[in-house]
Parts: sequence; structure tokens; C-alpha cells
Amino acid sequence: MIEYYDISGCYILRPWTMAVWEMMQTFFDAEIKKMKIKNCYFPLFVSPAVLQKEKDHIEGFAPEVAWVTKSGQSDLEVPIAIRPTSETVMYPYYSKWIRGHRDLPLRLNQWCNVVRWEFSHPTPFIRSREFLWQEGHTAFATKEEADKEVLDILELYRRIYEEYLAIPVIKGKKSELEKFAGGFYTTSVEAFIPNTGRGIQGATSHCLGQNFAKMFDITFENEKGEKAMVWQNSWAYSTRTIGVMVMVHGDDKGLVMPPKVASVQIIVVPVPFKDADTQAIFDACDATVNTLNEAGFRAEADLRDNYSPGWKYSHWEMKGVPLRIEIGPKDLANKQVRAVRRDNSAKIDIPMVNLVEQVKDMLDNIQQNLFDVAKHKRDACVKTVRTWDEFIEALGQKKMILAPWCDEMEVEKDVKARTKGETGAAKTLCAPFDQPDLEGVNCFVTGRPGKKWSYWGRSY
Ligand SMILES: O=C1CCCN[C@@H]1CCCn1cnc2cc(F)c(Cl)cc2c1=O
Ligand SMILES: [Mg+2]
Repeated sequence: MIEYYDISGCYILRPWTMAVWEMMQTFFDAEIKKMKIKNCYFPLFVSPAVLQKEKDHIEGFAPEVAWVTKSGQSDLEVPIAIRPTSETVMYPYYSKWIRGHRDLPLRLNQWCNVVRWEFSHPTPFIRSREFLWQEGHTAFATKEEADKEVLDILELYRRIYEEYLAIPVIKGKKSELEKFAGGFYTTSVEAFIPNTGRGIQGATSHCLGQNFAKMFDITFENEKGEKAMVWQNSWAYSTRTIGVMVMVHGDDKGLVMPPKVASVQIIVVPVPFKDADTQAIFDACDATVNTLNEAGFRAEADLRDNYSPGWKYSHWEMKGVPLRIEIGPKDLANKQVRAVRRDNSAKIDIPMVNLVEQVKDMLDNIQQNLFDVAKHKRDACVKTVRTWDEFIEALGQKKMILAPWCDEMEVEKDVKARTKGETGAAKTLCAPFDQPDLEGVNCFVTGRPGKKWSYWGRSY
């Protein structure tokens, strides 16, 4: 997937990874184009004056801004920041371009890299100093339009996880403490890693309200001829999605790639025998690959003569190829192939005449099974609690905890302080849109009447 790089926190994304990124990008890009969102590209560099534009937007983030201070041997007059996100790059131009209500809605997206000089230990895909993402930045005349788009984009993020990566996620709203400080409210899709018992934010869709319109003077003349501030959203998912896929589906044999995003969906391996017709077997492998590719699958044959079939089985299992097809003399004689699933190791013989249809069924079944297994595991990690003691016990059991609370920032800060440990503190992951009943339910921390049910847990 990656190669380590001589600059800490930076990783080389190899083709096996890029294929997954491109598969997701193809889906998401087509969907936002249906929503009349247009792609653009803004410069990588941010001038300091613009970056400082808003204290509370970058407050706390300043240490992670990377700066260019020289060109060649000479110092730059003024150092230039490398974008950690593009609000301050884009919004001065939103202010210039948006004049009247006919200029709205303005809906732009860019596929790019961003740099954040993170200090906590770097992790491939999950926390890197440079990563790829898309960032959408939209402006509307009304709050209603903005609110609707926040949820439309969040649904696309759910689809990326659940339909492509086969990962269950929870849609919800971030707490006041966890939301994007420069925004109005933040929604997110939250995933969970059973093996480590940690939540992970999968993607975010923020309503910025009119905060940035105020900061950057982004106003328009509405139908009544009055000057009004726009309502804005911003939303992103990144290569972190791939890290979640690796952690959720991986097993002791290595990667498990969901068929929808697998670079190679089917690997065909010849099983030659001493006195068998090796050429006939190789020809059958080529023919099988061609038939599958013509049917729209991504199939390859491993005809290398310097590795044994067994070696190849382990190699492609480690790379997570969802389906292996073996062709030996017996298969040839019976005009069949042997198919082996990566997710549950099931083996079945497929008559060559049914190849395409049965491979399609198997890949669909593997995709669905990966999701079902992941959802079952995730659901088994969820614990609903009503009291502090139950909360602490569940936290110790590496659970994702659903608990009612009074939704006050001070209380969340208190929980963080009281659960600080070497593996990090517990925090809210999101308040699920799907809220259980709050009737007669009290906050698990303060005992005051419960205002909201939230998922809590340690996180990445
Ligand atoms: O999450 C998204 C969706 C896409 C566009 N951006 C928002 C908010 C990003 C928050 N954020 C996140 N990280 C940051 C790091 C920084 F160094 C600076 Cl100066 C700012 C930020 C910062 O604002
Ligand atoms: Mg950060």
C-alpha cells in the first residue's frame, strides 16, 4: 500500500493504494457533479496576512502550519504558509465573486493535498503530515439550503464507507467541544475499530453559518435589495478512509480488499503438474482473465514461473485480493475453475460456462459479507450505559459507549480530564441523528436531566 519515506510523517502511496483512492474519487466526483458542484484548484500557498485573518479559526492550529521561508539561497521577504485547509485561501475570492443573489449558490470543490505538521506519532493513512483529500466549500443565500447540503454530502460519505469500503458508520452531530471551532455546527460519520476499541472520525460536513461571511465580508444583495451575508458549508474526506479499511477488514493473513475498491478483484493462478499440458493451462488462465475483464471485472493472471502456486496463494491473500481462481489439469479436463474467497476461504468449483455470472455473484456476496461481518463486530462493541461506573467499566472493555448526558461543554471537558490515561481520554464521537428516548433519563455524569444521547469512546 505505502512505502516509508525519509521525512517523518510522509508516506509514498503505491498503486495498490491509489487504485482505492481513485475508485472512491470516481464515485464521489460523479455524485457532486450531479449536485452541480464544480471542481476548481486554488494555490498551495497562503500568505500570512490572510492566514492570520481569524484568530479563533487558526487558534491552536498555528503550530502545525508549515512555512516556506527561502527560495534557493535567499530568504523570502515574507514567509509563505502551505495550506493546511483552504478556507483562508478561497474565501477572499468568494467575497470578490459573490455580489448578487444570482451569484449564489456558489459550490466549489477541490481535490488536493494539504499539509499539517502533526506532532503526535504519525501513522500511515490515519495521521500523516501530508494527505490527499477533497474539500468542498459552498455558499448559499439561505440557511435552509446550507442545512440541506450538509446532510446530502454526509449521505455521500456514508455511501463511501458502507457501499464501497464495506464499513458501517454512524451519522451524527459533533459536540460543541469537538466541532470545528470556526463553524456553526459539524456533522460527521463515525467509524469504530473493534481491535483497538477506538472510534475514528470518517469524514466531516460542517455548516459554517455566517461566521466566515463575517470574517471575509462575503455578502450579496438579496431580492429585496438588502445586503445579506451568505450561509456556508465545508466538507471533506481524505486518504484516512483507506487506513480505516485496512484496520476494519484486515486479518492474520493480511489485507482484505472490498471488491468495489479492489485494484485486482480476481487473481487467476495456474496450477501446473509435472506431465500435464502446461501451455494449455496458461492459455486457459489468459482466456479466463480476458473473459472476466471483458465482463467489466478487474482480473489478472499470475503466470510467473519462478514462484509456486502455494507461494502465489499467500502473496495475493496478503494483498487482500477478494477472489482467487485456480486452474489445474483436473479443472481443465472438467471445463471448470476452482474459486477461493478471501473473506471466508470458501472454495467452490465453477463450470467455465457460468464463470462471469458466478464470479459476479461471489464478488457481490463478498462485498455484502464484509459489511455484515464488520457491522456485527461493531455492534458487539457498543454498550449503552446510564451511570458513571458503567461508563468507566465499558471504557475499560474498549467499548463504544452510548450514554445520555446534559450536553454541556464543561461536562465533556470533565469527562476528558477524569478519563485521561496512557491510551488517551474518552470524548464524544457524535450525537447520533437517531436519538433514543430521553424521557426520564439523566446525565450519566451530573445526574441532571439528559439532553442528548451521544456515542463516547477513546479515538484516533
Ligand atoms: O474539516 C473541514 C472540511 C474541509 C475544509 N476545512 C474544514 C475545517 C478544517 C479544520 N481545520 C483543521 N486543521 C487545521 C490546521 C491548521 F494548521 C489550520 Cl491554520 C486550520 C485548520 C482547520 O481549520
Ligand atoms: Mg488536526
